[in-house]
Amino acid sequence: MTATRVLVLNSGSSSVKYQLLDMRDSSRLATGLVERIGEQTSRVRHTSAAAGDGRERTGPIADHDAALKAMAEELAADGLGLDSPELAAIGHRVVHGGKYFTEPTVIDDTVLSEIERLIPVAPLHNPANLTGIRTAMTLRPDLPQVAVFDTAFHTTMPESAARYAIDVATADAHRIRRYGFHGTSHAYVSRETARLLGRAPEEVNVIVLHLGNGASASAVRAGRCVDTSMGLTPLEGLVMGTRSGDMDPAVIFHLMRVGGMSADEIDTLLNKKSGLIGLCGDNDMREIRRRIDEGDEQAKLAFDIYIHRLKKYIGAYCAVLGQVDAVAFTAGVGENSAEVRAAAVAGLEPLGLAVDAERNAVRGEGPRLISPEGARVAVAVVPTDEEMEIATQTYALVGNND
Ligand SMILES: Nc1ncnc2c1ncn2[C@@H]1O[C@H](COP(=O)(O)OP(=O)(O)O)[C@@H](O)[C@H]1O
Ligand SMILES: CC(=O)OP(=O)(O)O
Ligand SMILES: [Mg+2]
Repeated sequence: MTATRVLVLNSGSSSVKYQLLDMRDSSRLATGLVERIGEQTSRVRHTSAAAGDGRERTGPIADHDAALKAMAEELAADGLGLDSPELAAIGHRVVHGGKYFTEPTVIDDTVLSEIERLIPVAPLHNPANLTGIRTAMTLRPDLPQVAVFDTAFHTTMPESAARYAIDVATADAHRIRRYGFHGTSHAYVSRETARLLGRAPEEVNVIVLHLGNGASASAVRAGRCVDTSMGLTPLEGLVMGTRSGDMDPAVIFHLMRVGGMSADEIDTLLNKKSGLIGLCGDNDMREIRRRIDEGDEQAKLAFDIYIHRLKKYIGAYCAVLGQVDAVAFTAGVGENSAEVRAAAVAGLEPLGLAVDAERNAVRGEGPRLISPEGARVAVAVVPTDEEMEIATQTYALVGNND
């Protein structure tokens, strides 16, 4: 039997998303999410053909190891167990790959120790990614495990965009530079945007706005990333669900010297208690919009700050690219919030950007244009599919491709 299935794991700080795909026809055999890991109210949601409309169960799941075992049980219950000879490989999203992983990589001890070495610059993500890999290795030690790095797509950034303007010797000694993240999504969405326009990726320049809980923008020239908003860590750039994004670095010294806070406390403040949740107490855009509709001033200000930053990046990347063919909105907020899309583009007509209110309001499934007919720059909603992209790259590397 030819093994044609790939299991993809996207392990986040408190959740694990998984998908089992059959690469013969790119069909999804099962998808699932284990969330609120470490709490009493953890939840497993699992969907497959055998599971009909899907199953859900709640109850404590102590850690990522237990989460992956819960996933394995769900798959086995549908006859899709990890012991299947049809499984060709397991693909892992790894958030920080530093400068050197430019391609998907089969994981061995050297790769594991490199991912571990990068924990200080991706403290929310790399530890969870590592646990996912290690548990998967014990579940199927015979299978190739492939790491697909968030940073890989951004390694084409020119030095002028990747370097910070700090002392070169210090930067080099500590490998301080801008790496960028969500690269799998930026790569996939920029390609899909070109397809939507009926053109080859090499023929178009695209600004991709990945607006999820973590959020980042990128400028993609002819299929290659030339700038992105996240930096050494996923903290730089846009206002996010719980992260501050850009600010004067001197805020940190001030909080240390005058506020008496430690480096760890400030790290937690900026990564987990800032962004939308710090500004208004909510990080879910649906809740923020609901509050705005009820006249909540704090939620409105949080939304305005979020949009102001987003608009600045759109303008900046128009300048970086010169010629812009499309702006693509993606991820949870980008795909679902017509209000965010309309507000981010409002007033940018001099740059050739506009949103057609009717098109923007349509809730569709696939990629779609929301700019007016004949617009100079296409504005689009292009759903991301990081799991499919990871599976494709994993299978291309280790699958039976004859
Ligand atoms: N219908 C919706 N309208 C507005 N925002 C939404 C909607 N659905 C989801 N979101 C936003 O998407 C976010 C999650 O996006 P997602 O890309 O899944 O993030 P992540 O992968 O970082 O967990 C939620 O926090 C919420 O703010
Ligand atoms: C890199 C990053 O921010 O990832 P996520 O959006 O999954 O938190
Ligand atoms: Mg995401």
